[in-house]
Amino acid sequence: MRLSGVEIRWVEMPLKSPFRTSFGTQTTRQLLLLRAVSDEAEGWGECVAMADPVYSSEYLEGCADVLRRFLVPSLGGEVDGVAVAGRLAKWRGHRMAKGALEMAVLDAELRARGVSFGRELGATRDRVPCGVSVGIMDSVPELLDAVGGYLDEGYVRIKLKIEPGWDVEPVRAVRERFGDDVLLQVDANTAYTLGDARHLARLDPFDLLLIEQPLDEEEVLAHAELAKVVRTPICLDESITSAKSAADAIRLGACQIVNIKPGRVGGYLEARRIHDVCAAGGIAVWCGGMLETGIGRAANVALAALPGCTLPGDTSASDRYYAMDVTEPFVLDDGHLPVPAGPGLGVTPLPDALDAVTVKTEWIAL
Ligand SMILES: CSCC[C@@H](NC(=O)CCC(=O)O)C(=O)O
Ligand SMILES: [Mg+2]
Repeated sequence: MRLSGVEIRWVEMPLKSPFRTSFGTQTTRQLLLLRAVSDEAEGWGECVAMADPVYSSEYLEGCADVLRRFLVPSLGGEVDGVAVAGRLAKWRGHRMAKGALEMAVLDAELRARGVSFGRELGATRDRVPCGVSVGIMDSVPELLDAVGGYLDEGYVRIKLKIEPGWDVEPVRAVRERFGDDVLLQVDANTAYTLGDARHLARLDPFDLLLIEQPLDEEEVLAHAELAKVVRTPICLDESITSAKSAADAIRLGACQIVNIKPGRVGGYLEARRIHDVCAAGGIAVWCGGMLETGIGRAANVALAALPGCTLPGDTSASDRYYAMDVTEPFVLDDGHLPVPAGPGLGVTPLPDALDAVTVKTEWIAL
């Protein structure tokens, strides 16, 4: 198919409540939505970069710039989803921007072909169990109220954000209040060092599913050292940027589990390759989240339905973060979300809802 151009849409979604991690507090999710217009169909992509380079080196305006000047102009002529990565390979890095563009082209192609994202990626289920990510709170009682609420809503797994000073005590409190059967894990977003190994081992008695990205994203060997001290399985997030980096991390013993985030790794096709590399290595994977709108959420739920995704992902319902989504909301049903079955993403933005959160649009003609 041939693209006539790509629309970049700056979107601002107010969060229902502040979301605090070890690298800061978010009250509004600023993100880019891409609309790829081709001679066969239109497709949507979501760029998960944050407004500031605090989760990774990418940031919203940087993504808009690299899309405008380098990535979109590289997609002239005949193109389809699988061709995008090769066409963009000459531009180094910028995985979130590339992933969003590939997603939009892939969505257009799949809509034209009448194939769902789930079928294209190899989904084996039509609904997926959902976990929820719980931010750092001002007090343990506030945390327990939040966790109780999510368990009442039916979430099958609780993930607690941790940082030095907020780790053992909140985990112990959740275990004491909700018991040993709740699936529980923690995410440090790189907040610790190898010198904290003995302290992190104090989490071992709480039977956590995993400790996510305790150390800096570049500390792959240090994670392997940490795994010799901490009994709880190590899961990597920020460190895993491609199938190659996943294979290396597994071989080095740096992780027993991998959080796959399509935006972080350059798109859903690379995400599937990571899934396949991990499955070959006996490594469990799950689909992470970047507070996506229903656009990215639809694709994430499709990815979460792959056979190697044996742990609940951060694929929460739309109302975890947003009072109103830009698509029909994803609603939790018995702790699960349905995998969209329609062509492409299977969802499209609701024009009025999308306009209400759009702050700017830019058309990039090809
Ligand atoms: C703004 S924090 C985004 C990164 C974080 N994501 C989550 O905690 C899940 C967010 C979600 O539910 O989409 C992670 O490191 O895993
Ligand atoms: Mg994480």
